[in-house]
Amino acid sequence: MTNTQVTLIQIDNYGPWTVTPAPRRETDLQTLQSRLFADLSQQIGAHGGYAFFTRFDNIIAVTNGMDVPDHARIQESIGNRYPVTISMGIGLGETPAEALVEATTRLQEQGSAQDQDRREVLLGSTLNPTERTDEDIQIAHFDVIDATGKYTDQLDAFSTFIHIEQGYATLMRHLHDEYGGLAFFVGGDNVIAVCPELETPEYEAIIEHVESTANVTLQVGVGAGSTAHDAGMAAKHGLEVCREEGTRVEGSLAD
Ligand SMILES: Nc1nc2c(ncn2[C@@H]2O[C@H](COP(=O)(O)OP(=O)(O)OP(=O)(O)O)[C@@H](O)[C@H]2O)c(=O)[nH]1
Repeated sequence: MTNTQVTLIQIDNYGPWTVTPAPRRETDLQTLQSRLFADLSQQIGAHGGYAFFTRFDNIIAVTNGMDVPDHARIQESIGNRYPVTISMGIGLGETPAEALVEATTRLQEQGSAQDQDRREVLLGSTLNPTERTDEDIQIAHFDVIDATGKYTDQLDAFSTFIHIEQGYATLMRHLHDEYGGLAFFVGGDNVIAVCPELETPEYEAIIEHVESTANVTLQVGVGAGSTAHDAGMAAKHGLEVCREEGTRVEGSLAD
């Protein structure tokens, strides 16, 4: 059984801030958002967690191994260095989707994302260190087979982008709705998914669904661990085996 700890990070009252006292330059907003994501990725990564940029004003992180004071230090540091503050809701669940629902509810109960008075909320409970196991997180690292040869070197860049995004859109919805997994585009042709405990036939069915729906062919490396980093590294090694052996699903799986 997986036991994923998910943190939802939300920029406080960001919508109004982007237009106060007048609309701010778009490139400044893009710079702020990408720097904030880089900062959170580095700080959460230093604890073995993974952060995903998602919508930039809402960032989703897998934070197994981090306690509430670890979160508080990051929140304080962002508040000291940026013109915006962040709120954090932490959730636990048997599936990553369930954990995210709990994390989201923690913030929503304190008020709207655009509530002037809801600032630097930090709520939720973290995993008991004595109950952590090497199976707490399962990460699936998906990659489009030969994206360079089929798309990048053949089509114009926007047509390639549409193919990759269509594959991602199909995968993210299917994994979430059918299995309670959370899939995130991480660049190039790569998608990293935080999954419940799935096995080879399920990954084969997922790949088949994306191929028949979006005409994009995927391979996947799967790894388990007590932190996102450990599970994610094992998944990357699984993907290397796919590339070497020409297989579609590899990694720490039951069969
Ligand atoms: N975030 C992230 N991006 C990656 C990773 N590996 C590759 N990429 C991205 O994916 C792009 C394509 O690289 P590959 O996936 O190795 O190329 P490919 O042509 O699909 O070849 P195969 O994966 O071997 O089928 C690169 O330009 C990177 O942008 C990874 O581990 N993480």
